[in-house]
Amino acid sequence: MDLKTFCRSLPKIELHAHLTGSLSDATVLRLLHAKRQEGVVDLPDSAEVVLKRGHNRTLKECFEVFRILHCLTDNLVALRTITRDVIREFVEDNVQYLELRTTPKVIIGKMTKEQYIETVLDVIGEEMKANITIRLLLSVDRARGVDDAWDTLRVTKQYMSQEKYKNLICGLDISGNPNVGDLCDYIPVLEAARKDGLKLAVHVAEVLNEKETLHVLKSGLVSRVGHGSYIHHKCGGTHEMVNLVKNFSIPIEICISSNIKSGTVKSISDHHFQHWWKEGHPVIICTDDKGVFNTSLSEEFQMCAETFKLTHDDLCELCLCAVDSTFLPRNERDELRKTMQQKLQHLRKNLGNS
Ligand SMILES: CNc1ncnc2c1ncn2[C@@H]1O[C@H](COP(=O)(O)O)[C@@H](O)[C@H]1O
Ligand SMILES: [Zn+2]
Repeated sequence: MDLKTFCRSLPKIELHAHLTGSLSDATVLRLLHAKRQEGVVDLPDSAEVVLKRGHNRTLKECFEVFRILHCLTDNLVALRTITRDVIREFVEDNVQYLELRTTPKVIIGKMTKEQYIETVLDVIGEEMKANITIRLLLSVDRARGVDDAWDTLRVTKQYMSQEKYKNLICGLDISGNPNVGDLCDYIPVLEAARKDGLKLAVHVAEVLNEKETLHVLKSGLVSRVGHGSYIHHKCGGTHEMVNLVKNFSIPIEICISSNIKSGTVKSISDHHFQHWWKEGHPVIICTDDKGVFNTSLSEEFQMCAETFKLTHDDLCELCLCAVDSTFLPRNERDELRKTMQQKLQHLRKNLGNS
């Protein structure tokens, strides 16, 4: 079995995927078509920017792409479509467990944050009938200010307590342009979210920012670090940061294509994955924005394996260990681990026979 087929066949866990960043070309074309039907005219430019696949984009350009995608997804019908499409594409890529994240938006006359969250949760509920378990993280955009974050937490709590949706929301994410705003301002929101029983996945050190990184890590509130490109002392971070991550046992969500294509990490051979991996620290391979960066979880595994000379056993271990970094309660984690073990065993058997 070649590496590409092996990576596709691996039962995988995706823990860092932004809904809007995950849109495939097919979905974007469908959204453009819907907008054309509505009579919206300046679309060719948007299409060109969004569909410029395979190219590197600076972080600034990525955020311009998000702005356009948000214009295309500014109504509940589109939101339903994209949530369903993205989930099905992850199923297609043999993802067994998905923690999807998205920023609830208010669009006057079109949607409230409540409707946004409810729509996404309804689609998740419907799609879970397929061969996948899905949970939702609500994202706070650091560029929108702390008041908006408090508001998102308020609405999130409302849905966590509803019987129908109770177990589907598992945490809060802080994302958004890392060059805008200051994470330190969000600590009170993070504290409140933890008290409310939410786990926290925070984008930390996607770009170099020593003060912010130290402050957030020292808070002890973070359950998983997104990116963490400038934490390891061999990659522009410090020993103190590494010790904090290790002492608090904070798993790191690794998004290689995102880092390389957006230019936050110089080259794949410089990627911080290798240091954490060698030191046995928990790392999870993730896509971040599979649409914007034209990738898939299988391709991220393949690229990582080729660059860092990972064996089949290493790849299986990465898949299985990801179970421990999920935000599932203990009993559901144990269930998931069992399923993953069975599927991995089956894959190994096939490998032996091929
Ligand atoms: C490339 N690195 C990144 N760094 C920081 N935040 C990112 C990101 N990629 C995506 N997002 C966050 O996710 C939103 C899009 O999905 P949703 O509208 O929430 O579904 C972006 O607007 C940004 O806030
Ligand atoms: Zn991200």
